[in-house]
Amino acid sequence: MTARGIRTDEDADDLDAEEALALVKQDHGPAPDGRAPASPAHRGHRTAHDSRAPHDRARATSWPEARDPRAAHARSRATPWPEARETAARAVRAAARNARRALVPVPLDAALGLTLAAPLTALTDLPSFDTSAMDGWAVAGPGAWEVRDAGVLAGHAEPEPLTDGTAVRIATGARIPPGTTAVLRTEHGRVDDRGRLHATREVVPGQDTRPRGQECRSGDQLLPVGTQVTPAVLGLAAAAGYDAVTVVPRPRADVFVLGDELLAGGLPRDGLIRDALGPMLPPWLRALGAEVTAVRRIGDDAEALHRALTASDADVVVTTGGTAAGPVDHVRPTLRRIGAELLVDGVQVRPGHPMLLARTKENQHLVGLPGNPLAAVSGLLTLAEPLVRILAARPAPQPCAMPLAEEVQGHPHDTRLVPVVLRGDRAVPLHYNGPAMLRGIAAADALAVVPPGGARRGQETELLDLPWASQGIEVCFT
Ligand SMILES: Nc1nc2c(c(=O)[nH]1)N[C@H]1C(S)=C(S)[C@@H](COP(=O)(O)OP(=O)(O)OC[C@H]3O[C@@H](n4cnc5c(N)ncnc54)[C@H](O)[C@@H]3O)O[C@H]1N2
Ligand code: MOO
Repeated sequence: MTARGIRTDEDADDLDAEEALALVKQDHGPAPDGRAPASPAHRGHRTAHDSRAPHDRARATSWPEARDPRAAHARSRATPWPEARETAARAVRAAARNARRALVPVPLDAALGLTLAAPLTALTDLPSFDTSAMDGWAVAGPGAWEVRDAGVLAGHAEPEPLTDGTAVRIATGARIPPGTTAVLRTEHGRVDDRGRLHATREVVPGQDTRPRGQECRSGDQLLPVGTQVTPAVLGLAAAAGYDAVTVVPRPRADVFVLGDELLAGGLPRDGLIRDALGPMLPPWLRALGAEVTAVRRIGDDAEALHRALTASDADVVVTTGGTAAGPVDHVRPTLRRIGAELLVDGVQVRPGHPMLLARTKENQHLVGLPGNPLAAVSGLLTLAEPLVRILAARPAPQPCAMPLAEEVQGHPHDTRLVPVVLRGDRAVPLHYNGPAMLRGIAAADALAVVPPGGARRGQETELLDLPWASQGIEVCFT
């Protein structure tokens, strides 16, 4: 079966399907693998086939893997993309409920970003005493007033009562003396030569005072279970008397980076490449709500993977690489060896289709991310995001869709995730969206979810949030 609107062309068969997709956006830019554009001399040697615009070449591709019976078999096991996300969420719902029974309070300075597991109930009245809202004088009865010598500052013990016709200097936040009928702001009062205070405008009883309990009474519910702890929530909790709040702990995630070809520093050399996932995944997982408890480079060593996996007591294990069927792709064999239950065995999504999800222990799940870096991002957002979100009891992101600024070529059977930037009310697909490339996603505001068959220019398309995209997807909701 070929893609809708894709012309079969024998020349194009040797063009890898993913490569073809990357070419779609390369009309005038560099080659899809990030190389510089071909030199004019090179261009001069184009064949008749090459002379077609890259866009046309992509359209002419016949998705050779789509006709391969092995590919068809793998596809029959693979889970459709929306279902894969639901499976990941469902897999940990029970675990998340059980974990919430053993909650412990977390000090305020460690609670940012977590989710309240108990309602935030006021431990005190707020304000907890009648207080002045302004710098000025506390006055009793109608003026003019005799002004007492000693003033009242915030933090002082309860001041002496006022009797009608008397006043006392008072600071914002100070306790107002019993008998106070109003506070007169500094700029609305004048003290004459004999020390008597006169109001320069009408005084309304109760003005500029904050009565005890104005904001809440002790025992009032301030915030419900499920509230995200923001800086403002930390402030409210402190004001309401809390030193610690009861929250859902971050799920613990171990990251195992597989591959003998990976370098931890310096320039690529001798067939070795830099590990792009070791630096990228831990902060991304933290942004999704996890606590990253270990990041280990394991190489292509099946025994080492087995040891690491059986020793891990994390809630979520994330592996990178080794998901395909190559000679050193050890993830699936190791899962079989430990008797893990494969919940998602490939997903109908590009890039990233070899991704997997397994239950490895009673309360442990493993997300196997493909090694190609953008494929790993796809796996992270498809499987790890719902898993971590449910375990961390975070709310589901608001669905967001925007029209595409340009047509996006689709895969015949699979969903595509394509990095986009948001410009005005349009999502603009980015170049460099090949599975091995991070250049597009690094510049992106979101990932567009392109359904099988593709999406037309102007078609409303679902967007996946990137946790740091402050200028990005939020525009959907403003
Ligand atoms: N015969 C087949 N081969 C492949 C298929 C297939 O269906 N049949 N699928 C391809 C697809 S799609 C992907 S994606 C990859 C998945 O491969 P693995 O998960 O087994 O990953 P590796 O083979 O270990 O690596 C793939 C690629 O990514 C590079 N890589 C790996 N880890 C990192 C890292 N941490 N940082 C940067 N780059 C990394 C690695 O060097 C390879 O180039 O399989 C295809 N093959
Ligand atoms: O090409 Mo692979 O789809 O997962 O990156």
